[in-house]
Amino acid sequence: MTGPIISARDLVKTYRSGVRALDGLSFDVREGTLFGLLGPNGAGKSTAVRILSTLSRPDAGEALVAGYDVTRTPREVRRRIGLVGQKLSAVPTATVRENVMLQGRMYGLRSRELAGRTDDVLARLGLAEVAAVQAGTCSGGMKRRIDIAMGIVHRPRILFLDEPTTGLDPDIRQRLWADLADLVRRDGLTILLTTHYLEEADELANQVAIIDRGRIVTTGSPEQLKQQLRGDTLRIELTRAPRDGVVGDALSGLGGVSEITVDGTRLHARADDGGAAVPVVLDSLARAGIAVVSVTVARPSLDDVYLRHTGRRYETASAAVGPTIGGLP
Ligand SMILES: Nc1ncnc2c1ncn2[C@@H]1O[C@H](COP(=O)(O)OP(=O)(O)OP(=O)(O)O)[C@@H](O)[C@H]1O
Repeated sequence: MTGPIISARDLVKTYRSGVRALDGLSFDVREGTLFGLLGPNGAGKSTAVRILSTLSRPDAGEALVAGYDVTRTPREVRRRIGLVGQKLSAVPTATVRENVMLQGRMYGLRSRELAGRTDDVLARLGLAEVAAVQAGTCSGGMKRRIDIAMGIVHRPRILFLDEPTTGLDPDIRQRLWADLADLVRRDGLTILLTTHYLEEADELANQVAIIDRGRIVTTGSPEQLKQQLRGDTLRIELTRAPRDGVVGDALSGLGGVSEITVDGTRLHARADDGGAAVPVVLDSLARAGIAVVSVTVARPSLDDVYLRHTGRRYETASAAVGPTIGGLP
């Protein structure tokens, strides 16, 4: 298709509790890409996925998925998508193969086609060897793979994955990334993945949209987003948390240094030229009686992109919504 394969326009969703989870959410996804919807817990990612996969209706706005309107033609949408939610969905007492076949049958696959397609997806996701094993006895990483196999057995054009790697060990996460990238590259699948991991969006997604409080604050490839921020990032660890305003006062007059934030003992700033700024910044801090443990000069990260567009550090925004973010790298 020539236009975007997913198009969300001004989606609004307020829950009965009064929480406005989506507040005019708009974005487009190109076919055959891996699109990362990145945001801290509570930003509205799951709500967006639930609406796009027809599990929930928006209060306002519209969305087209594979050319079909999600509220007017939900059946057409459902036939063309796969969905892997946050909760594991495999039946624990059935074997891995039975789980995938059951799902395929629900989508109308039969006999030889069903068996062939099941074998294909099990092989693609590295599950062939455990095909006869009960799903409930598999590791966390395997269970995620079983869910993904179940999500693609009917050959959907689009796969929605809601935080697929949360809680997985880093090496298992990396393997899953490789498999997801492969599904996009080799099979032409479009994947919309939600994540609260900055590095996941950075390394895996062709296109990232940063969601904050139910709205997209910026979108582009990870490289484009980072290139919009010129210069370097200074990360300075202080010996103790300074009093409010002291750091700002010390550094405010320095040319080429901006976006100064202090979070406990961590000081972040942007510098037009990081190398040149370090001695000047350290001197100014020393004059103000602020002792420094370490200094790092780095290229901008998605964390810096988030700060630029929301005025808050990503980690701070994540910590503010609860303890489930504990696994953030
Ligand atoms: N069924 C519901 N009833 C009331 N409030 C809800 C419901 N589902 C989500 N919310 C609230 O809506 C906001 C957005 O939640 P949502 O789950 O979409 O965010 P998220 O970015 O996916 O975060 P998470 O990763 O924690 O799921 C949050 O404040 C959440 O508490």
